Amino acid sequence: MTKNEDLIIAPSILGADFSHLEEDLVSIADSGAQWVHLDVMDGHFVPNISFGWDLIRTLRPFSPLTFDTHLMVSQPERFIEQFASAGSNAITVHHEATVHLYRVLQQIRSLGCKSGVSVVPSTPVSAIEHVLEISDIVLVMSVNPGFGGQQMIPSMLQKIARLAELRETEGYDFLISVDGGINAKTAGDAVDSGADVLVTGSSFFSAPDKISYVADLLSLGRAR
Ligand SMILES: O=C(CO)[C@@H](O)[C@H](O)COP(=O)(O)O
Ligand SMILES: [Fe+2]
Repeated sequence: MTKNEDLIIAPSILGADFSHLEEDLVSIADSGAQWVHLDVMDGHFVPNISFGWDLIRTLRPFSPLTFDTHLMVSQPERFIEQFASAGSNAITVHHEATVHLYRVLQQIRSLGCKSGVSVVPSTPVSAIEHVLEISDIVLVMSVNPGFGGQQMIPSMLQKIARLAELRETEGYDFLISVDGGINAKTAGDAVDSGADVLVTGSSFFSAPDKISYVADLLSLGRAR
């Protein structure tokens, strides 16, 4: 794909109020965002526990948007079927969480979902070069995973740029997603570096006007 043809905004429900998730899910669709980002944390791969496939299955009927499931889970191959059947459209797993990365990505695709691979800030792009050919999404963590509301690590922009370069030179087709500390101030640099998908949690849910917040992010794609 060509860089940033259509920027995708993916609000993360980790930033939502869990006492009225259904309402918050509707506010994501009403904002003009195209994806819902679902952060699954197991208390082992990351030092936090969020929710599992049952919640995703429960939320599925309340949103027409793409469900973009981000598994921060050790040995994610144990649970791919459950997350696919719960209604995920894309499933992203971490390079650092499995020794069977290529196989897990194949498994995700075989279940009809888009395959995503993610790397934590300390992992270089070279670690995942062998799976780029079977990845529909490459998710660059721009914070250490586990919590919303952190500040973006600026050097992650170079990783985005390297992925965009590899995609161009090697003819790959993946989307580049950036996750962590994305807001109206940081999004521009991420888009300029080559990001196609902007995951945004705390800044989306704290925005007084979600429609203009999303419109402002979307305009960054068009301004290129
Ligand atoms: O995967 C994660 C955190 O591990 C993210 O998806 C966060 O939920 C994004 O939240 P903000 O940094 O935008 O608040
Ligand atoms: Fe995430």
